[in-house]
Amino acid sequence: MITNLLLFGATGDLASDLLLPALAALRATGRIGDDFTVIGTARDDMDTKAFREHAAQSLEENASHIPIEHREALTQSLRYQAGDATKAEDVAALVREAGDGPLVAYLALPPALFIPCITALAAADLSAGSRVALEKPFGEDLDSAVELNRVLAGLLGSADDEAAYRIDHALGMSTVRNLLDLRLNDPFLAAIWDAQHIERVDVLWEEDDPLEGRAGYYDSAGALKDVVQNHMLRVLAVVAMEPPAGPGEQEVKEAKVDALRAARAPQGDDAASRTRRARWAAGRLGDADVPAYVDEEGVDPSRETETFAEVVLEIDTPRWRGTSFVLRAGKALRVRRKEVVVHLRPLRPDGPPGRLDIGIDGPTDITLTLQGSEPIILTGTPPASLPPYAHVLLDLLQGGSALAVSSGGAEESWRLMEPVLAAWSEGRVPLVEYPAGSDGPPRLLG
Ligand SMILES: O=C1O[C@H](COP(=O)(O)O)[C@@H](O)[C@H](O)[C@H]1O
Repeated sequence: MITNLLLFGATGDLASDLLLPALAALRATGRIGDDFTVIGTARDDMDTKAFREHAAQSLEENASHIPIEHREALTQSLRYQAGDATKAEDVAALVREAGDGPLVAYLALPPALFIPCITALAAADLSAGSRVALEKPFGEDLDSAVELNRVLAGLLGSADDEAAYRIDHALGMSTVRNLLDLRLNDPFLAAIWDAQHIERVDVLWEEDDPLEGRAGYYDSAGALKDVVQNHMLRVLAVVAMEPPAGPGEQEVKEAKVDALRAARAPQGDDAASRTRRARWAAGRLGDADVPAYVDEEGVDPSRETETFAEVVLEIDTPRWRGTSFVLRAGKALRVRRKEVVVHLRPLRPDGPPGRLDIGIDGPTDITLTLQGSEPIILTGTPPASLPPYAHVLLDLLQGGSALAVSSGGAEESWRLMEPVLAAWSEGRVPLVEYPAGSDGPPRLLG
């Protein structure tokens, strides 16, 4: 277990909203103890005392459910040293400050700083066993993802993916972890998991929140790059992978990358009927009026950024030829739901279809609708668990990679989405509108 965390971007939103609460949850459940230390760093000129106060405030806002004594225990383990993440001398001083032994350098930084920071870390003589963690986006396109992977593998001087840990919190979500176990172990699922039994799989990432002041980032990303190209493809890979060649993490990772490699996105003119892009217009969410996306502060309407994306994929393997996989994501929608919906083929052409709803991150885990004379609905609820980020951080600190995105996964995700992005930028798919608070544009299938 690595007990030293060097947190770059320690005063930013990612650290405040997600990482510190996840660490507090690990502390509260005894997964990390008194020997765990964090050195926070950023350009902000502050000292350890001020950083601890800032962290305590963030935890109060974002993790008030965690008992105060555990939050305080975490804040006492924090230190702060100002520095420039891209300057070799600053980074070397931070690594010295962290002391001997392996550390995790967590890059909660804008992606443009990844390569300079990794380069500075490589020159800082990290102890063997150290790891570098980074968040999506892993590159801006396939070429830059390949370059980032090359830099990570080369400069850390380690075998691929041992030292680099690409974070995707979707992989820490309870049902995504559970789904992986179901895929590996459950005979019922194994028996029906193919195109003969499954007509269509929907992966839904529907959010009811509008932008929440994130135009600076979101307006240059859009729904496809924000969640489809990463979180949703992670989920798709778990759903669609072949049984891995063995039980190890490496075999599972290879099975997931192979599933993405076999996936085909619509290209050229096909994109018009097999993809959809849309943005929300003024509407109502609950009791509140919501202005149109283009009227959100910081949005440039001429960019035509989509707040909704839908893509139909095929997977070119004997198992899946004939099944459609639909990825559908949007913001400012009527309800929030993240789900995998498996549509089973009916037994007769006029028979009722069965259905398996797998909630990715909701209160209800899995709902199976069986078609008797009356449909029978079987529902399971998940046990209380750590937040997704805490699972991912634990895997990272323990030296695992089961919840990490592999280098191949990062590249395949861009390969798959580039034709869609190209078709959209060539104007082959019109940008349509949907009212905020609605269910979004009509579905492409079903
Ligand atoms: O990475 C992101 O994910 C969130 C949705 O995930 P959640 O676990 O916070 O519900 C999304 O709102 C955001 O735009 C995206 O950048």
